[in-house]
Amino acid sequence: MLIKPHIRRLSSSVLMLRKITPEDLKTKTKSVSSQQWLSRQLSDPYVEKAKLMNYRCRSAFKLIEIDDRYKFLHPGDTVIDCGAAPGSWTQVAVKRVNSDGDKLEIPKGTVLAIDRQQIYPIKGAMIFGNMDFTSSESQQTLIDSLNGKRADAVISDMAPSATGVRVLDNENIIKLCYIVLRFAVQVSKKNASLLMKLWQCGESKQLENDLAKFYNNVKVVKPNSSRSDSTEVFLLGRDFKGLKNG
Ligand SMILES: C[S@@+](CC[C@H](N)C(=O)[O-])C[C@H]1O[C@@H](n2cnc3c(N)ncnc32)[C@H](O)[C@@H]1O
Repeated sequence: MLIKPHIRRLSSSVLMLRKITPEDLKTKTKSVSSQQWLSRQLSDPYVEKAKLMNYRCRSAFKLIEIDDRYKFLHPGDTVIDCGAAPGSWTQVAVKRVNSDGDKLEIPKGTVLAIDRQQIYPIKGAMIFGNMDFTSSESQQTLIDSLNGKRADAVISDMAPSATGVRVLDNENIIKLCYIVLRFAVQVSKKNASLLMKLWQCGESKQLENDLAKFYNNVKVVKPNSSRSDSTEVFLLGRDFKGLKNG
């Protein structure tokens, strides 16, 4: 039967919106890894909760948990979110620092969000999509956008694309963390915080020690919403010592 192109397009988007059902898991044509992914999505309470609360992904709960515990985001703060797509950390940061100005009685903050992928607009955030954070041009753009202000928090949920070779992947995320640390030191005000994701590996302890050279209080955090079978942890540095000339 001949189907008009617009109807074909509509039916494929309807399919995309359809809820994943246990029946999907039985489909023989799916690869083992996509079946595992589907099964994990179905049984993950944070996926459902994220949908209900309009967060773009389940990662929101990692930042919520960490900030509920350590309270490093405050109304009026300036936050730089690195590796922000699709945007759930940005959504959380906007509310915590009130950068959307929703609450008139408390100070209004600023949130900058950067990712090498596209980020759809979020009210209250300055979006820098399709930009590689590691390039000096991108970092300069962020600094220029601060308009002379310094950051109260730099948060990074960035991870490099996995190669499948664990040693190489660990090396790449550690390198990325050092780039974030160098940037944070450059743009942060005294007493600021830095939160960054890493995969626990041989070099994590050295990174933690190096963080402690710049931050008075350093913690390794594993929120409940971070999957227990993942080596993912977060390093939180609080109370930035500041730079002598900064
Ligand atoms: C786990 S996701 C972040 C999820 C995000 N925190 C959220 O809650 O929506 C990691 C992101 O880091 C980004 N990323 C990795 N390396 C990057 C780089 N060098 N520059 C910019 N973004 C990067 C990826 O494109 C990806 O979107």
